[in-house]
Amino acid sequence: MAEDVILRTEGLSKQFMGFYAVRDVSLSIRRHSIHALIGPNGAGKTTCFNLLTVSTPSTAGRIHYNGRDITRRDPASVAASGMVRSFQISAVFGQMTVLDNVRVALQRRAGGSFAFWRSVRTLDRHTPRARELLAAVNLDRYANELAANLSYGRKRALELATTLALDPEMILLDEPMAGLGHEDIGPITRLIARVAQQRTVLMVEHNMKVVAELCDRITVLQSGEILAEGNYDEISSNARVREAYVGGGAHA
Ligand SMILES: Nc1ncnc2c1ncn2[C@@H]1O[C@H](COP(=O)(O)OP(=O)(O)OP(=O)(O)O)[C@@H](O)[C@H]1O
Repeated sequence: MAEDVILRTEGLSKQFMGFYAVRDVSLSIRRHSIHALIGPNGAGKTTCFNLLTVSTPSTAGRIHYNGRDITRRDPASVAASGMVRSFQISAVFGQMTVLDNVRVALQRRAGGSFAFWRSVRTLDRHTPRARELLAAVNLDRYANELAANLSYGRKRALELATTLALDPEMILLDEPMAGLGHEDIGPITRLIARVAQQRTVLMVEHNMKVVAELCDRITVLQSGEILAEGNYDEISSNARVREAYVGGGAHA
């Protein structure tokens, strides 16, 4: 039986002034998997990630999401079709409560703009779902707190809740552990595992312990190209990968 692939690229490339940041990358992301993009510094992970969310236009290659060619679509329409990038699009508004941050995200999904100056009743209809989403990320106790007062780890959980408000089928996470204190890594890892149920997650992540714990499949990039692909055991025992990390300097 053919694999159920949600996101597929063919020969994806990005050149900057003749230099290939990403070169001929053909990826297949299986539906309902957690897939990591890793590689040493400058390997092309961020560029590749930006190509996949179509926030950076590719110079060659195609991207197919759910069988549709999205290569030349705009980022907003890709997000509306269910592929949502977290931790950047979903900014947290510090001077609003935790609950209101999620209610506004739900309002946005319902087709409204950031119309929080409108009738409070418009937002009120989102309260039950907002509370469910806060419970899903263990923030229910902080619903009435100003978002600015949350710890860094809890802000990240709130960002996840505002992403989930868009009801994504696929979530792209750009270094979800970056900047987190040691004590927040475990809780955010478990949170990602939980929100990944019934969804597909693609993440760029430097923390190899987190990758080992969460990810079903790993693609290793080096100098913009795919060096290896497989599960954690296959990747961690691959001699070329080990050499790339020693030569390129890993963060792990
Ligand atoms: N806008 C740009 N203009 C020119 N070169 C770029 C641009 N963006 C990225 N590059 C180059 O492309 C290569 C890949 O960069 P990229 O940021 O994608 O790597 P990365 O794997 O995400 O690195 P890191 O782990 O350090 O974040 C690097 O050599 C980088 O200098």
